[in-house]
Amino acid sequence: MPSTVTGAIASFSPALPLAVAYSGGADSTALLVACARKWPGQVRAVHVHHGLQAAADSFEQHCAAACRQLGVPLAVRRVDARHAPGQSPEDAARRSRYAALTAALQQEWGGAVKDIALAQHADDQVETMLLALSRGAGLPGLAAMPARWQRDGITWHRPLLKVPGPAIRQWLADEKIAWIEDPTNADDAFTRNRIRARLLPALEQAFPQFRETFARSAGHAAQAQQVLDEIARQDLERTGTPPAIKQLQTLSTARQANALRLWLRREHQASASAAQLAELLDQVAACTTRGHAIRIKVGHGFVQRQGDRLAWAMEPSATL
Ligand SMILES: Nc1ncnc2c1ncn2[C@@H]1O[C@H](COP(=O)(O)OP(=O)(O)OP(=O)(O)O)[C@@H](O)[C@H]1O
Repeated sequence: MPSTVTGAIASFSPALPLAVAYSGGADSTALLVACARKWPGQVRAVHVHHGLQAAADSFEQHCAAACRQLGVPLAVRRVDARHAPGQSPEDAARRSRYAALTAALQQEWGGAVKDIALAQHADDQVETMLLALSRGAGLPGLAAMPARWQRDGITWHRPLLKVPGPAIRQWLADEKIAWIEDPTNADDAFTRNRIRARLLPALEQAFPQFRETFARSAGHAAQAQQVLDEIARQDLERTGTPPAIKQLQTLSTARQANALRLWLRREHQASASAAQLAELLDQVAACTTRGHAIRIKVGHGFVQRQGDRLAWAMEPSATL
């Protein structure tokens, strides 16, 4: 994937027609225009109206006008991205945006659009890794964002993932293309914005190649995580699901942790904190008598002992 907008789009080959997730911001504007030029009549845009900011209506109007000019059909989806207690507002907005984009592809244009492109770029990838490090994330966090993946019958693409953020803005300026600046991008209350405003300039100075080297590390982490997932799948075949406690105990502690993480994620969309997982592993190790009970909070539910096995139960009031 080359490091210019034109180079990246030249080597991008999704199935057509293609949808572009279009916020109206710089990056998705560049992506939409470049794709619309490459595939006239074959590109659609989806804008998610978040309703979070008073400015959301004007974002939608801008997107509608820009799409009319480009001759690109636009679908607008409204979401209520209020976050649940304990959930970060950014996370809630991201989840509801992905759900809305999925619904748009399934319901608009007769279901003919199966591929969608997002406009995250190389700086976003570095920010994602630094954000993961700042939260003490494991390999899945450090693996950051994949360039391509499939879910719900849709293929998602990030064709600009190797293009530096400043190169995108330069391209827009050279091409005299307008975009809207989201005022929340300058809000220092968000960790991501602090990373962008303070850390990235320092990295640029100290390590001019930081985008490439961080991307290589993300690739290594993603590959290592793939191996761990393969081992976890094999181990879960042996323990069964939900996992049998005796079978789990035959594995090393690190493999137990790896298998339990995959079980919780794959079957219950639950992720255990480091402390919850450590407690669960201690309890599994101590579980040597019939009467030993286990009940540990994990994510939005509990892991408990049920006979010879672990079982997961959702908290009665929890929603995903
Ligand atoms: N409201 C939205 N509607 C449709 N797609 C969106 C919206 N917000 C973000 N996206 C898509 O998700 C990608 C990542 O979103 P993120 O919030 O990280 O970036 P962004 O700063 O909004 O990007 P951009 O510069 O394109 O506005 C965007 O590049 C865009 O493709």
